[in-house]
Amino acid sequence: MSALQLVLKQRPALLRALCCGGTSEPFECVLDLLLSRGILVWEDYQSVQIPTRPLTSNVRDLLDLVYTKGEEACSLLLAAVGQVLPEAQKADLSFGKFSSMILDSRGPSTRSIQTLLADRPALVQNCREHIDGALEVLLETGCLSTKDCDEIQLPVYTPSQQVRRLLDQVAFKGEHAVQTLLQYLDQVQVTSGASQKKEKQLSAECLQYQKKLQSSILAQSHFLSTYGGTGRFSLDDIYTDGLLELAQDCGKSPVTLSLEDVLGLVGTLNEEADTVLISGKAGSGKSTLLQRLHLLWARGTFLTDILLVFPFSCRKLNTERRKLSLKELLFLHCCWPDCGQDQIFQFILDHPNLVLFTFDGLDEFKHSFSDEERHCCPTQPASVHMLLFNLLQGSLMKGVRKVVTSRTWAVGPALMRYLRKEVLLKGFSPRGIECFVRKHHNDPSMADRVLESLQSNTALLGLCHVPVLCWIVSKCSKELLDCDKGSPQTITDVYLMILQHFFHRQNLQVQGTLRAGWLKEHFDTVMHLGQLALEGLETSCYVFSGADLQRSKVTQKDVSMGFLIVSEGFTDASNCNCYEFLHITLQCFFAALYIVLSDSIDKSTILKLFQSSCKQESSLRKVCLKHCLESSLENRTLTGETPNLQITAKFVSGLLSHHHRDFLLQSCVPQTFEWKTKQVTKCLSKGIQKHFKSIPKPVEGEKKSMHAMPGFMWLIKCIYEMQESSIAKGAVAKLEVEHLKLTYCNIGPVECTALAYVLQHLRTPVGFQLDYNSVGDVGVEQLLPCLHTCHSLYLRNNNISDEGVRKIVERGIHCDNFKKIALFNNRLTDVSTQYFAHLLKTKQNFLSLRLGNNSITSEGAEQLAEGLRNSQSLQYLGLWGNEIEDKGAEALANALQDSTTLLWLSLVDNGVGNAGARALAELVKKTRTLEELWLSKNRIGRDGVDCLIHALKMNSSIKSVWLRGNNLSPEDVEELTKQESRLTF
Ligand SMILES: Nc1ncnc2c1ncn2[C@@H]1O[C@H](COP(=O)(O)OP(=O)(O)OP(=O)(O)O)[C@@H](O)[C@H]1O
Repeated sequence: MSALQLVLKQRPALLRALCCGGTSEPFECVLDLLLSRGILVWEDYQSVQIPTRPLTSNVRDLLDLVYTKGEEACSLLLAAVGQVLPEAQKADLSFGKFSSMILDSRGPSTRSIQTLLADRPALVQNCREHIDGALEVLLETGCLSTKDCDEIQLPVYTPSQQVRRLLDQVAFKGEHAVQTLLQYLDQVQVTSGASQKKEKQLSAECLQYQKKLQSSILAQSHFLSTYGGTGRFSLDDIYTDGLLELAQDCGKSPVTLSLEDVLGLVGTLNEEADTVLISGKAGSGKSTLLQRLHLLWARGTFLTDILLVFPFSCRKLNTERRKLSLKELLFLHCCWPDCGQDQIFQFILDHPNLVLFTFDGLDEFKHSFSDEERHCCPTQPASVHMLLFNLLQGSLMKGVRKVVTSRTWAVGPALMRYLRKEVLLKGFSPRGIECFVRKHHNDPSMADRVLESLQSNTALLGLCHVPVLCWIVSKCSKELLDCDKGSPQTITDVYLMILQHFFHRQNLQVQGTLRAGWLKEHFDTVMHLGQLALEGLETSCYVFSGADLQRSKVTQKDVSMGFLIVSEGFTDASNCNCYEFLHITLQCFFAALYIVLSDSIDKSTILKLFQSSCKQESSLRKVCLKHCLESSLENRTLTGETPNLQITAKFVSGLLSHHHRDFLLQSCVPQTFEWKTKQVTKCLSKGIQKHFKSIPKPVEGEKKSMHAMPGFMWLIKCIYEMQESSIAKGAVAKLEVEHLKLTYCNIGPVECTALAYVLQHLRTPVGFQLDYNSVGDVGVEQLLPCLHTCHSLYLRNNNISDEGVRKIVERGIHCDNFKKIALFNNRLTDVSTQYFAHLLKTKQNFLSLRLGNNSITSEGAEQLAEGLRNSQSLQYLGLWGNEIEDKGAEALANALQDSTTLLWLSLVDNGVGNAGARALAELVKKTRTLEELWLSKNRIGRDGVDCLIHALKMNSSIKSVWLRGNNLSPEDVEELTKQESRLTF
């Protein structure tokens, strides 16, 4: 194949390869080589290297330009790309015979400017360490102004980029400037031989450092903290893939990602940015995913194009109070090089595309992100938050790839602007749950029993989509199997189970059994850990020193219970171990226990906790206000991370539920317990009412609709944790809306359970819009208790399969109010249509069925037709984007001929041809109700349309027939439009 053909054919792959590193370095190196070979002249270069444009636009222009220059230019482009890109990045490309072309320079030239171009690649490489000197000389000789020099040295540029700017600027100034520069470089003897020797030496040092970094990361990422003490499982043994999706809607069904895609091109929103955010709920597995990424890189099996990975924990960065330079940050916090620190650091600065930084738990970082203070200099010390924020923005070390994890909602719009993309970690899929439980239990029969127990308790199964809860449930399999059927139901139940499990383990060692009054028996431990946990949450502190432990009276015995683990990489002032809770949600649980059980707690604590949790934005005002609780100012709220305060408040609600009352009353004063319960009830009722009051009045002619604000789902979940139906009833008793909109709210099965618990008490039925969430089949089952209060159910993009449909239909046929369903973009097949046919036959008030973008074929359409024949109510039928073809269209058209209710029918994009159109024309002749018929994007030709026109002459109800994108010539369209004005092409 010729070079021209190779470039044309591989245009998308070339574009991807030159842009996917997130840095313009490879592209600029290719430009250097093409300039040096004279393929590009100076004007060409300026037209394709426009720094203010996205990299992709520049690359596209280069490909166009080179293509127009012909075969030789294309062959040199291929050779240059082959020379510049690392192996992994060019794996998809074929270079033909051009891979072996040697790209040397054009040889000596009489004019300095030509030398500058011909030697450009070598100059870029060799001049990096002499920029300061060169600028000084050029300034002294008047070749460059101070402004020119400042622009060249902008810290956002890497040293290589600075040299290129210098070369461009000097070429622009003319022959004299070029001569001055070349003479200076000659003087400092920047010979390519010497420089290459240095590079070799450098790589040896870097490789040695890489080895050290890899072995340190291997050691750190081998075990999960939740399994740390047991030594039973390595990450390899237990790691189970979670569901990863792009956070932003790309108009299609949610894109499921693999670990590789996190740093790949897919889903890129901002090509100039280098930071990828992985967000998810508490315990959804963000840290674990990062740990997996580190482990695989350290083994050399993943991200092989990355030479150095620097893993940071925001929890650890919180403890850094000094001002640090970037170099100190990297080497002190990650791994110290044994030799050649300066050279290694220089290498990092020069090769940002070979480096990855990861930051785990940005939500735990004490400072909220701000881009107001710029810090661009890699050698100048600055506070940790300045370094972190400037790294994330790309003003410091542009081109280094960054992966950040954070809880959902904790990242504000200020940071969003600097994100390359956001990836959502949605926890385990149903298969993931099974896989995890099997990995956790060596004994397959035990795994079977746990899974069986989960199947019989779908609320608990729903909870297990969150990996940390799946871990607890698996760990507490004995307690779970000993429980009565139906229990546990709430997250609080699950956490009480893990408490019981740990104390049980301890008692077994001491006396063999755990008595019913286990909480009373371990009351002191619970209170000590509870105080430590609460004080930590108030100050966003998750790592505790010996002094912190002492202040909360935590004893060695308390530590030995296993809820606290040694924090890796931390020591306190006296060089002793620091501790953290097994998982942060466990810290929240202990804090909640302390709030509920303590007699001495400030009376306003509960109020403050709920007020702070309501304030979503308070996570943006992170200030250390430990004194807040002690303050006498009444209107102060609790500080700390809003997500963690919300989790704590949820646990407080759960602990104060009737369900746990008798058990907890063994360990606290009844009056205070009652008082606290009343207070929480009041907070929740007030909170939800305030929420409803904020619903704007409907625009005239529109339904009264409520779009859930942040905090709504949290309130609903607190009410569910309390398991008090009177609160649920009271909460929605006065709600008068016709439509409840909860799109893009990250709603999974857990949230569905809570929603149904509350919404089943609605007095008037609502339209319930849950589009673009992760409801799934398990979530659908959880929603069933509120189906009777729902007139319309919108579940677009929710990963629902035929099994979910079976459940909805089974319940739906008994719910009088239930009249509409929209299931666009799910995983439905022809199996679903059997269920819908049954629904249509049985439920004679059902109005609307929208099943677009699923996998329904002609067989499914035939089954649906059976139901339609018997329906005396259906008005809207949407099958856009399925595969029903002519046979399916014929079946539907026949079945609908006698319908006296159908108003709207869409068969867009279904492969329908003339035969289908002929059958639909018969429907058009007979129907007296149909108003709109959508047939765009099919294969209907002239014959089919003629039939439709003929039928329309006998029909007065139809207002429009849409036929865009069918098999018609422009002449046909022109003529047919004249014949029938109701046709739209
Ligand atoms: N992919 C996974 N495979 C196996 N176990 C997992 C996985 N993800 C999470 N877990 C289990 O859940 C626990 C909590 O996960 P992790 O700490 O990664 O969650 P997180 O999303 O970082 O939570 P947070 O936001 O609260 O910090 C892990 O310690 C582990 O026991």
